[in-house]
Amino acid sequence: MRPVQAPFPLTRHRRTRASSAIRALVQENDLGVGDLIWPVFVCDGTGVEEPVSSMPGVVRRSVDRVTEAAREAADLGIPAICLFPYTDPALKTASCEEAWNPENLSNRATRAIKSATPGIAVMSDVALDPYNADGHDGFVVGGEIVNDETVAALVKQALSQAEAGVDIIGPSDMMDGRIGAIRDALEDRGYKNTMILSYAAKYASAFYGPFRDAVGASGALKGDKKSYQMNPANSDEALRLVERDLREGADMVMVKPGLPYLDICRRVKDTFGAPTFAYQVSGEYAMIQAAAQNGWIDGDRAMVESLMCFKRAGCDGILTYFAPTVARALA
Ligand SMILES: NCC(=O)CCC(=O)O
Repeated sequence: MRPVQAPFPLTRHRRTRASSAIRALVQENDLGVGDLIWPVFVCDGTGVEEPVSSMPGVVRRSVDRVTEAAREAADLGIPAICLFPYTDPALKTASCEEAWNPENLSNRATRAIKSATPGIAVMSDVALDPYNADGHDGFVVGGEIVNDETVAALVKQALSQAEAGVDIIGPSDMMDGRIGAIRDALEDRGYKNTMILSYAAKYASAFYGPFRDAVGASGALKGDKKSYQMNPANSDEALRLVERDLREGADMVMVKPGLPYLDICRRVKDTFGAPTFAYQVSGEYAMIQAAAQNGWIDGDRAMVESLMCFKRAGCDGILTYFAPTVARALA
């Protein structure tokens, strides 16, 4: 694109910014409730809504409360909800078998939501960290996060989620070869319409801190995730990973975190044209909320602006903890 313009004063850019009517006419991007995926935290118990202190406004919910929240989200027009379990530490082991237990929290919540509100899409998380005594997304053997053995476990986890009725499988683990392995297994078992939204470009980021509190993983993690999550300095590598995951059968791809990585979103969208999502992660959410609580920024405006920026960067949708709040603001 090569914009052409007459010299000043023949062109006055402020003409098209002079009133809200004209600003609306020339607006290039839109944020709608249909762009939102709402990540929620699921915990044990009944009637539980437990605040996450590092994420003001976010709670962990027991399955009954998540089911109610999903119904409310669907009523607001939010198309999808993404489940993250807060696993009882007693169930975290080195072999991570709770990850593919048909009765684990995530699978129970999926079944409850799909039976109460079949219209909302349920997305799941595929990774071993909620179930791993070491807090890593893969098995740890002799200090190494082993790839191929982990992929075999992720396949079992994904199949248990598909069996529970998940619409969108979300592998967030960053092992190599997991998308192809999960896709083959889904096809073999007849889950032909189960989608995969691959966390294709997931960076080893400091912005995940509050999430680890929310799922009780902060204390568990030994070491860091730099041998499988991406180096924040890299951009071309993201394109290679997205291409690989699309070739292995991903329906949609994700960039994570969001706002600090909008350049990656734009490159991914422009290069592949695939459905592209960004995850506005817990640290991004917490920064906006903390500044708003201190009166340093207007939280509602910053929320909408930050989400609009994802659309401007080419994203088709955003995973955001703000989903219900922004849905109400847009209504
Ligand atoms: N696999 C999911 C995450 O790591 C979420 C991170 C965040 O919200 O900070």
